[in-house]
Amino acid sequence: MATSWTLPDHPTLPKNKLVAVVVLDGWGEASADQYNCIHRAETPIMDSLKNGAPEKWTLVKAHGTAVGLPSDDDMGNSEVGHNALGAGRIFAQGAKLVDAALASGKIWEDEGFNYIKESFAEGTLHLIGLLSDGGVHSRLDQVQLLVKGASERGAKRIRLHILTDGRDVLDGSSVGFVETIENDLAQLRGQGVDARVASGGGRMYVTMDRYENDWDVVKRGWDAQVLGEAPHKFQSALEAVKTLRAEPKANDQYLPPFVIVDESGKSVGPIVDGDAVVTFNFRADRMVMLAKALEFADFDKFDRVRVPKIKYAGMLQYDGELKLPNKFLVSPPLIERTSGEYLVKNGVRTFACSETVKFGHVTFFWNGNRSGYFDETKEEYIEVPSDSGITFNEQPKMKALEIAEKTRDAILSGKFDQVRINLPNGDMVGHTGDIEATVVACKAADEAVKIVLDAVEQVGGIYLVTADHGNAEDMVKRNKSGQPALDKNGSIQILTSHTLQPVPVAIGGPGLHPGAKFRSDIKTPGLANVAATVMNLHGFLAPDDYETTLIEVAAK
Ligand SMILES: O=C(O)[C@@H](CO)OP(=O)(O)O
Ligand SMILES: [Mn+2]
Ligand SMILES: [Mn+2]
Repeated sequence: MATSWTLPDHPTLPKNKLVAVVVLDGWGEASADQYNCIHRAETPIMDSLKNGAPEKWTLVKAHGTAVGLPSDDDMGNSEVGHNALGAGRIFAQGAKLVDAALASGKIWEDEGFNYIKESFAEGTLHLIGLLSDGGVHSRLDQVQLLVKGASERGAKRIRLHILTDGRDVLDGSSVGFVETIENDLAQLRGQGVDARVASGGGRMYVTMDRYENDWDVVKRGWDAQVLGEAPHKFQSALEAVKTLRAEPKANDQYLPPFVIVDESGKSVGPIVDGDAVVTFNFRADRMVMLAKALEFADFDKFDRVRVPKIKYAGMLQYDGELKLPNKFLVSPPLIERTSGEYLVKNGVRTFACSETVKFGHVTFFWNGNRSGYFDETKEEYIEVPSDSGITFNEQPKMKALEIAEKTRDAILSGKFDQVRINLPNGDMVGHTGDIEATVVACKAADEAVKIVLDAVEQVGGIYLVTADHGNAEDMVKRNKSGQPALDKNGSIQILTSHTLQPVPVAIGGPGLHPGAKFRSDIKTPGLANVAATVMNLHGFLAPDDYETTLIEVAAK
């Protein structure tokens, strides 16, 4: 049936008010203690939203099944968070889709696997991706099943190119994950399969850049994975990770690239003509750059030196419009009819802005994993260039001020009905595990919110301030009773990852109908309820299949 794009009018809420949608990345709600950087930072604006009118501030779920993840033990992340915020419905996400395809065995029957399988007789199967059980970009148990399943279906030579994590999991956990996969590979070798780790490196320094912030990151990976060249050479992956971690200031996220070599010093697993390659991350943003390097004939981002003729498949397809990669093992979620598309088609002129490292979050993820404009005459997306080549604790203010100023200008220009932004600080600096820097980051985000809300005030607009998942509000690993969990040396363990905490949603502004307030009758409100809410703030009712709105209008 053809989609009817016309949204019904909201019975009471007016149209043509400017609506500012502000997403604080990695800004959850947690009890106040010294590891809660949001609590420790001076955040007068966010505090005033929370402590102001109780019916204009609420908490929503941002993790687990509320955002389409396999279970409520799964922390939230930007991809699923922004998908839910923008789409207004809960879609089974990559992690869950891969689980299902593995459980049913469908993954082995579909086109993607059969395509790479053609190389098994003569070539090597290479698997490239993030090795951890974080469940944000990939999951170790899925990789284990993939290796096992491929070997049972004819792969005789398997090479793993691993990226160490320390961002979705504790720093230092790379050693255990490498041990686990090395055990699996040793078992396979016992069964006559030539299976080894061939290369590696830390995810933030090797391969997993995003939104084209720094192609050097991808090049370092290419050199190790494809060309078999890296500054560090080891005979085993375990030795590599342990040795490189022992360097001063080393951590899993930023390990330098390494290759595994044989006794003669030759790399054991460069990618050559006739091989098959699978990038096993299900999440797109940090794999799509490598996918381009592997698949595009015309490519000028770095000198690939040698471009092997391979059969390549992604775990998922990472970009539906570019059809990239062309082959994939599991179909990605099909997220259509997003709130952004509806609103633009109903005349809402839209501005979206963040800095590079989060730019795709308020555009690509928000719009259901779709790049570009729905209607370029009504939309403007601005990317503020991020710093590259640094860890963000060195510049914790990031580009918050620039994003806020561009957004203020957009609001005051009168050219837009919606401005939508992501402020990355709490998340990006939270991931470094640097508590003092994260406190500075949270303050900077709060200052940016002030600039935006002041502009909303000036034009008589409305704001909705929320977050995509937690991070900065809890920087320590905790035991079941909520106390910091100590490691075997009796030290606390810094939490670099996202959390399971709920996130705030605050509404207000002079344009907000005086009777508008949060409902108390929604059982478990989540991020997917925000889209219908924003549509209401623009004076529309959401489509029937959207998760219900968070607000109601009391007669006044
Ligand atoms: O940096 C990233 O890739 C993830 C954590 O793995 O964070 P976010 O989901 O906030 O983008
Ligand atoms: Mn995020
Ligand atoms: Mn994050």
